[in-house]
Amino acid sequence: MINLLELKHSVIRQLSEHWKQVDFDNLSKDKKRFVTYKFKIEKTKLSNLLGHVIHRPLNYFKSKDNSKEILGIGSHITYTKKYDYNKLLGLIESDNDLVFLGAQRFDSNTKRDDAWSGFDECHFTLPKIIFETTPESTVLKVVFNKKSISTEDKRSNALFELEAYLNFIRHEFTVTKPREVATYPSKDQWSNMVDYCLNTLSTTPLEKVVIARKEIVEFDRLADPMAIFEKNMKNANDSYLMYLDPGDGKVFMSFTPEKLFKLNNREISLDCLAGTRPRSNDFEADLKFQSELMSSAKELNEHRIVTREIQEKLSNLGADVRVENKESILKLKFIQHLHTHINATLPERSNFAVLLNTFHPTPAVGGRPWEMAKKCIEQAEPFDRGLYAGPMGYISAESCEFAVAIRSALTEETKLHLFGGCGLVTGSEAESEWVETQNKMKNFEITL
Ligand SMILES: C=C(O[C@H]1C=CC=C(C(=O)O)[C@@H]1O)C(=O)O
Repeated sequence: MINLLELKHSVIRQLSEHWKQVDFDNLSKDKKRFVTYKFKIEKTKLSNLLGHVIHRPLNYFKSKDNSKEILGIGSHITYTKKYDYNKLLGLIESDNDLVFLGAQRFDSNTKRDDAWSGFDECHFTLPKIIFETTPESTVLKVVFNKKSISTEDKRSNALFELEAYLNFIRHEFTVTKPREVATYPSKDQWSNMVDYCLNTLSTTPLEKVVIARKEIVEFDRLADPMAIFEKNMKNANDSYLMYLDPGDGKVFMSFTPEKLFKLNNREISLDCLAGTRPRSNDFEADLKFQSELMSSAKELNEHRIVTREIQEKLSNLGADVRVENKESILKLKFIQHLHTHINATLPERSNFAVLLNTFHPTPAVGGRPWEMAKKCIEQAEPFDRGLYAGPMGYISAESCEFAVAIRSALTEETKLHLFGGCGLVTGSEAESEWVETQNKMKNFEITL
């Protein structure tokens, strides 16, 4: 583990030396609002650093292929409304060093409940301190608002603040015991929800709808989100790891295996993930689940609705589409999925706002056609999804990547809300979908 005390002293020393030579009048002339100082540091696994960060807001992102980890501390700006995406783009495009981290609600318009108070339409933060690890290196970026370092007095305050941000102490874990686990809706209500959806599927042009339920774990004291995250990240090696702590009590985290999209110049890649069976420790039984998945007409239909829609949307954008790993099996710790990976070249540069608007929600979490599925979800689901199943990721000038925030949880005081959804098509059954959502929520070990 990197020596954090040494790191802090070295950064402060280098900055104060550097500033002695800077012409600040000149610096204030260029149009950029921020100035970023970069320090190449010893290569560090940022998931190990996470539990040492004292300051909030705290944002963390690890890509599923392990090619990028980003840890953001503090906030210069946090955008909470989608109409601010243009401002966010303006900043990113005028300054290559900036990175925003965050998430967007599954749906802006649907009912909101208290569990999600404090989170608005979206939550994208430009951190003050950014650690970024790639296969090559770890870079620490310190971002200052230029106004905050324009005079000598301001600079010494800025260094003082920076020193506080670079203080790290190992988080002290609270041992909590789950007192009670409530399922919401109840199993009976779930059957009614599924019946309602199946009826809509059979009497309207709706092809597929994804409905969700939650489990609310009540602990004997305040839930410790960092402890829950650290415990569970070990179960999700080949998944995204994402942690969003705005600093006012609630924390949202996701261990999703599902990429929404990754954009690099004109190259885009996307996951189609739908169709589920459990895993088994017994090799033969596990293989049996796998071949069931590969041959079930219902699961293939559920999966192909997603693949078809994503391909259609890419074609509408004029993209050159390449389907890779067509209908392979993605094996996770407790479940396995049908998985298709799509790569495409867009005809021109695009941006995160356009792509979120185009691809979210895919029929892996929404349904098809979406407008009908949306009405069905609104009627059937008795709670607010909030950030569950919404897009979550990072945005920079060079690239952006969003995952679909399933296999996710929200901590709220003594409660942990766990979410699990499943795709319904003609032929789905309430009981097996209940068990499937149960298996999806197993991802979270709640005994700390
Ligand atoms: C909606 C969820 O999973 C989606 C992703 C993969 C497989 C799914 C399925 O088989 O139903 C779901 O579409 C969830 O985990 O909450």
